[in-house]
Amino acid sequence: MAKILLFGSGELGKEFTIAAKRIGQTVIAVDSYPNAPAAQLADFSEVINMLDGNAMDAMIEKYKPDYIVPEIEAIRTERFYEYEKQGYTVIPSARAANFTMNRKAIRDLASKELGLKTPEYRYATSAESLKKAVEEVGMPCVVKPLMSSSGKGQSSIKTAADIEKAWNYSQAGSRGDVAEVIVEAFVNFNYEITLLTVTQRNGKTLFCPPIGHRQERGDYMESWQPAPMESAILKKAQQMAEKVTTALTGFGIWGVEFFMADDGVYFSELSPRPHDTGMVTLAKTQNFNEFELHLRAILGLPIPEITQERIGCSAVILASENSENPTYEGLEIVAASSKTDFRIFGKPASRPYRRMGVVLTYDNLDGNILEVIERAKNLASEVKVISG
Ligand SMILES: Nc1ncnc2c1ncn2[C@@H]1O[C@H](COP(=O)(O)OP(=O)(O)OP(=O)(O)O)[C@@H](O)[C@H]1O
Ligand SMILES: NCC(=O)N[C@@H]1O[C@H](COP(=O)([O-])[O-])[C@@H](O)[C@H]1O
Ligand SMILES: [Mg+2]
Repeated sequence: MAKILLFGSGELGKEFTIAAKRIGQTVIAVDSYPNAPAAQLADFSEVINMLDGNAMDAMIEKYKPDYIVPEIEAIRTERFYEYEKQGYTVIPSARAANFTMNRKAIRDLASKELGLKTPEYRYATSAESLKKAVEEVGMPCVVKPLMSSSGKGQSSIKTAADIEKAWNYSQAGSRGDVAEVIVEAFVNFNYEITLLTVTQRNGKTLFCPPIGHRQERGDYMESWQPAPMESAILKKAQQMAEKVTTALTGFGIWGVEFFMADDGVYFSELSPRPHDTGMVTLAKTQNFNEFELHLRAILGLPIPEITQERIGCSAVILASENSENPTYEGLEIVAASSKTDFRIFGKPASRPYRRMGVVLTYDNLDGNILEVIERAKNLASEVKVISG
């Protein structure tokens, strides 16, 4: 049985660990704080500073894993190249993990090398250079730290008065140790999707039905599957996803994010791992959820096909305050609803806007997706995270 080492052990790692344990694999869960969601279930768990390459090396030496699986972006991914040289397998690949942790690397690859349509963008390293960058891309625009996720440090600039604020906010929200930001022209899209894409050792790329989602503060609020869309537009997105995942190389599931606008399909970014919006697949919308697909692709187990089994939605349960050992009110209301399920991640502490769980709703394939979304949203708002 394989030894799988997770760098990052949040909600995505937890569901991945469940999938791995179900088929008898060994999991080592590493994160920067004790008792992280996946650490509660893994065979072994470790707490390290995830940006400390030497601490990462120590984990690799101690466990000698068959697969190194990054679960968050903010890791010293440069080290992954060295692990590959030593004969370790990094998922999807050292190159993929390294390029996607940094918005600059992945954006330049997608836009300049692969010629994919992306929002207009510039980089800035100070409040002063941000001003110039904003002039060049125009307003409104979006500012994001090069190393961050789930909207951390992200804000919009609508007038020149917002520039200084956006710079300061980006510096407070950056997850890594890089001060630079990307400034993107705001794309007035009609809708956005995540296209879960699976690359396999046999060379065949598989796609999940598209996932629609709605974001607030750069973080997802609800995601649903399938996202209603024209098949020609979906085909275009699939071609773009295949292009970028092929260029990054490796095996596993990827969450490829697109903006669908009147003037075409924009590639935004991608995760070289299960995607938060893909938690909708926990509503059994597919024959295999995104974590099971990641695992099969990692282990080189065949995936005969990916089929849509029902329609579904996930809606996030967010905390509103700082607390230790949070507890939950309103779960009876969720549990009493038919065609509904939920997950509580078991994070040991809450903070404002921290994602603590999800409500999952579903219906038969001939059901109404708008009704399923509305139900998830309403039920998630019934759940309150309270100080334990
Ligand atoms: N250039 C843009 N134009 C319009 N909306 C944008 C733009 N960039 C980001 N957004 C909005 O903000 C959301 C989050 O942006 P992005 O995916 O780049 O951030 P993130 O921090 O990497 O999030 P995650 O890690 O959760 O995917 C997008 O899904 C989209 O709704
Ligand atoms: N968009 C990326 C994403 O959703 N990542 C997921 O959130 C966790 C961090 O949560 P935290 O910030 O609450 O610790 C990560 O470990 C991963 O599971
Ligand atoms: Mg995103």
